Amino acid sequence: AETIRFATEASYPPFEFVDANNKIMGFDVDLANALCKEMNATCTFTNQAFDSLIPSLKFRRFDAVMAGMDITPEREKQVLFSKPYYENSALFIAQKGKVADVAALKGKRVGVQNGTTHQKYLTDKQSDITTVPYDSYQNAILDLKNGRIEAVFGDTAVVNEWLKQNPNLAAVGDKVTDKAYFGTGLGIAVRQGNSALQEKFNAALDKVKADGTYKTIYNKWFQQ
Ligand SMILES: NC(=[NH2+])NCCC[C@H](N)C(=O)O
Repeated sequence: AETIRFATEASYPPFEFVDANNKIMGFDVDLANALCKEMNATCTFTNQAFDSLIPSLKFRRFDAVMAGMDITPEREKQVLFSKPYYENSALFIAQKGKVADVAALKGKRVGVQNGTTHQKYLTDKQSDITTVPYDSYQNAILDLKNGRIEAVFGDTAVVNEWLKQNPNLAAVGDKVTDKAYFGTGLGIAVRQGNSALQEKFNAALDKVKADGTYKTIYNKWFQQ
């Protein structure tokens, strides 16, 4: 069977994270395995820095990237995406009672992961906010709890996970769905020119959506 080498950045539950046995788990991993099963392929997952995922894909170190990655026009200049497999949006989080709304973040420090759409959105659209880049969202949340930054900006499903774990944090403002950054959905990235793999992923996605497998995996990771 064909082996498909996936790369991800696994500090992003529920999409991907490393468990106590050092195994990469999460919604993306379960979905990838279901797709690979459809495709009669074997999936492997490697964990590395988020901002290195697209460069590594281009260098052929991997065949695909699945990392809670938004399909954006800018990334589409560098890679091919599958059809969207998850509808996405973004949300700010802060210490409970400390930040009234997004406007109150003017001049304040907000943490994001390096290379993400969150970082790009803040620098492009909210230049009054001081963007503080982190290698992982875990480190951003630590600094938020320590008061070194005022807020963190991340994907809604991931923010909801942080809220569950940290009762002293609260969401700030509404979900952000600006199409250029978050509104198109998450996709699996493959190299430009590898439309063969892109089409296989798309066909497998249709299949797992139609037969209920997608729904089962979705409910496992996103039930409220
Ligand atoms: N595995 C991760 N750390 N993913 C971060 C993804 C953040 C955002 N959805 C993006 O596409 O840029």
